[in-house]
Amino acid sequence: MLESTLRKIKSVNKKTALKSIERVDNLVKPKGSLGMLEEIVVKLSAIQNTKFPKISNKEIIVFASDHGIFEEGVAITPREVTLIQAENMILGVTGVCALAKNANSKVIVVDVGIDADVKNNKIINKKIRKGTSNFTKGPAMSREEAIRSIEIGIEIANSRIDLGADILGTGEMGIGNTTPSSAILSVIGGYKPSEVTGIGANLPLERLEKKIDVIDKGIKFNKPNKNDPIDVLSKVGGFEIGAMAGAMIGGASRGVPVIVDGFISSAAALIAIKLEPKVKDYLFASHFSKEKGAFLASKELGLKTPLHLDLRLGEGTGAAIMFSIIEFALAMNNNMVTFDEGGFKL
Ligand SMILES: O=C(O)c1ccc[n+]([C@@H]2O[C@H](COP(=O)([O-])O)[C@@H](O)[C@H]2O)c1
Ligand SMILES: Cc1cc2nc[nH]c2cc1C
Repeated sequence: MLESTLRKIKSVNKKTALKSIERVDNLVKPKGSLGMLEEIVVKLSAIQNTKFPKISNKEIIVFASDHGIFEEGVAITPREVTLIQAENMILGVTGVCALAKNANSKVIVVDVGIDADVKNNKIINKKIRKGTSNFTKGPAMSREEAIRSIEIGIEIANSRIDLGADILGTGEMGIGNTTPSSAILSVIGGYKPSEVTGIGANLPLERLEKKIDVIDKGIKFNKPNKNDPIDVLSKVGGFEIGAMAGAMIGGASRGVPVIVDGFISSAAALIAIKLEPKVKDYLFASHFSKEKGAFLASKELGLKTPLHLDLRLGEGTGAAIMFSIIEFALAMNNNMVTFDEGGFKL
């Protein structure tokens, strides 16, 4: 299923992009003066194959999962917070829910590996198992589980698109997940763990060295092949990271734009793009996360991050804000006139 979905991803329409550039350049303003709003319209025009793209149904998919690597002391938050926050998402009281409400976006929550028997039936149950394995002692998951995690993301994206979603945001909840994210970036980008590892959700600085050592040990022990993204995901990744990569692939295969959120979502995007480079043309990055590795993650992805707000929560919070920015870009395109339409020339 993963292979056939990857094959379905079409190139975006370059001719329409050129027509959109022509229109945006001719709006009554100095060329380029609305900056990234202009670039957003052009990218969305190429995706939707129209000079007048639109979005109506915004959804953020939050994938929640736990991590075996947690037992190495790489995070300070109790592990139970993954479940508690997944339940809080259903109550609508988390950071992402608050921002999504303001952006008129839905939030859905998917359990791909929470380490508990989840009772709340509004959390979609796609549990692979109760958390990954500790990747200093073996692979985080089997190759089959890695593929399954991506396929879950594809399935969920497809079902949301079938129900009318026309833009998706990727969110996550997983205590410990900055560790596999740093490991993925270290392997795929060829960086030292010390260059891409930060404090996540407020790990005390004196424990950072240990977190870096754990990542280093895990990579040396498992020897992931940087040219095989499934191998990287299975050896040092996480279930929610695979599922987010799947949601990006699923969105792209249906011609639907997907927002890359923070650091963890960026690690997922690296996997998705490595599986099929065309996915990138369907992705919008939201913010520049304050997490240490974000700069190099962003460099590897080659996507602009319009929002510099010092965010480092994850959950899909940046995606919620980005929905509004995209709507502002569309307002520019829909409500401004061109010099021709305005009846004057410069
Ligand atoms: O998105 C980000 O850039 C980001 C940066 C730091 C932390 N987080 C969130 O915090 C959790 C991971 O942090 P940690 O320290 O437990 O690895 C996880 O639930 C993420 O949603 C998210
Ligand atoms: C409360 C809390 C909420 C979170 N959301 C994402 N990561 C988180 C970490 C903590 C600690």
